[in-house]
Amino acid sequence: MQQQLFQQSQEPWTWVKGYLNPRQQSLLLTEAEAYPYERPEVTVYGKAHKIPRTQIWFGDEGVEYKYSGLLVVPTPWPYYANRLRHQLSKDFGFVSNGVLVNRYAGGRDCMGWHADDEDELVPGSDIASVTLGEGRDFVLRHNDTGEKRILHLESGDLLLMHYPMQQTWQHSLPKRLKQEGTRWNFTFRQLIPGFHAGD
Ligand SMILES: O=C(O)CCC(=O)C(=O)O
Ligand SMILES: [Fe+2]
Repeated sequence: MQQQLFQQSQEPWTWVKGYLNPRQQSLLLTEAEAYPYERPEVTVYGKAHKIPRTQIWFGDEGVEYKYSGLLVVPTPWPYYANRLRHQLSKDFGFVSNGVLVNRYAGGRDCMGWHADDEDELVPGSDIASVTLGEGRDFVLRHNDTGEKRILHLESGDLLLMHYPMQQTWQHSLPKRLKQEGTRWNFTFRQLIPGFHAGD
């Protein structure tokens, strides 16, 4: 393995720089450029607005995801996203049944502070995040101490977010107005199938 592992034992994440080689990046990026993204409207504190990025949810049948009160039905897995899911399972024993792809078309697009702690996620499961395209700062903030960490995630990087990171840290992707390039981020997740059946 040529990859460098940046595992700091006290932190619940593992940063694998250059996890995808340039060829893998380019095949996945070409595929990702053609995904039919959507910009859903969400209601936060009673006010409706469009999210500051576009996204699409791929998953196994029945693996629905609720996002800010919005139920998202999965689109079937595209070829290279599915290959990457299997690569993660082979390399790390990391199993997932859905992936949220976020597309940030320049530095105005962003994601606010949150933790991925929804009830439909399998308790104790990890989340695997893979970045393509423009490098951006990914910021973590500890719930109790307020300590901040900035990880500059670049194309091909993998960030394994281990349990219980979502319970102890929040994360965000802040605006970077001077940056113009497009960034894609894939977060592979393990959801409880049929969790929203009957919603
Ligand atoms: O774009 C990123 O790196 C973060 C994405 C994220 O936090 C999410 O999809 O929940
Ligand atoms: Fe997140």
